[in-house]
Amino acid sequence: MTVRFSGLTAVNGLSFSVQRGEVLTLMGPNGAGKTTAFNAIGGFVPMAQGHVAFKDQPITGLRPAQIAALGIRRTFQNNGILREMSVLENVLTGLELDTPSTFWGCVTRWPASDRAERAATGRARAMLDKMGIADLADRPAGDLSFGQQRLVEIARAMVAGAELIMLDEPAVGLSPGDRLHLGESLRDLAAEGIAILLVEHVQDLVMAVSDQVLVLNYGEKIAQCPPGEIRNNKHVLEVYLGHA
Ligand SMILES: Nc1ncnc2c1ncn2[C@@H]1O[C@H](COP(=O)(O)OP(=O)(O)OP(=O)(O)O)[C@@H](O)[C@H]1O
Repeated sequence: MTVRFSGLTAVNGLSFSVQRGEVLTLMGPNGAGKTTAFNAIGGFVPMAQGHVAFKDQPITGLRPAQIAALGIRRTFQNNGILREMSVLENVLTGLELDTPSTFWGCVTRWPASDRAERAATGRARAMLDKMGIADLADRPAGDLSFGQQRLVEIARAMVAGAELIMLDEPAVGLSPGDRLHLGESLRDLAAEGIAILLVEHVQDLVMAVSDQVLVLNYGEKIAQCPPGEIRNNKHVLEVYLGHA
């Protein structure tokens, strides 16, 4: 993929793939093009050149909602939590594409507790359980720690049956304990066959969860290797330390 903004080439001829059960982490200095790559995959920005395929089907040019409906979900760099809503309601927003009435039924507390609404609530609670935060379901999301909020965002991304999730800097502001919990949750999802694309700077999380690390600089791939090899990569040392 190549993505241009006016005169700036933000992503330049980038090519990679991520498999089921794999965690691929995109790294690189600020402005290297990591978020833009996510945006291009999700249909949020158009590509100047290139294509994206999901499960061997081309998805280039589809709208974000169409891409999400296929099973590609993401979280955003800035906290995307709806603070006034409960944790459960936050996760239910992830099902809005599937069951529109359920979302509004839950938010407005209309008494229309039909089967679809119960099924959606069951799915959301099961997802929270999987992330280890089922006991927080009825708490206002704004009361949770940053680490717990990240897990809610991932539950929301996952609840509609995502097969590829893209997480943009999920470890920002997390305590070491929360990072550990996040890492374990990501490895659990990968073990179930979810493909995970991560943008992350936090080294301990990157080293703990990644199968492969891809380093971008000025929109171009300069390295891709297992995390244990990244610190010895000449090109990566040049970018981060100014020398090899
Ligand atoms: N919508 C936009 N319009 C114009 N330029 C943009 C737009 N989005 C990103 N850019 C530019 O594209 C380049 C890549 O930005 P991007 O946000 O993808 O980098 P990044 O690697 O995610 O950086 P960070 O680690 O700071 O989030 C930057 O120079 C940025 O200023």
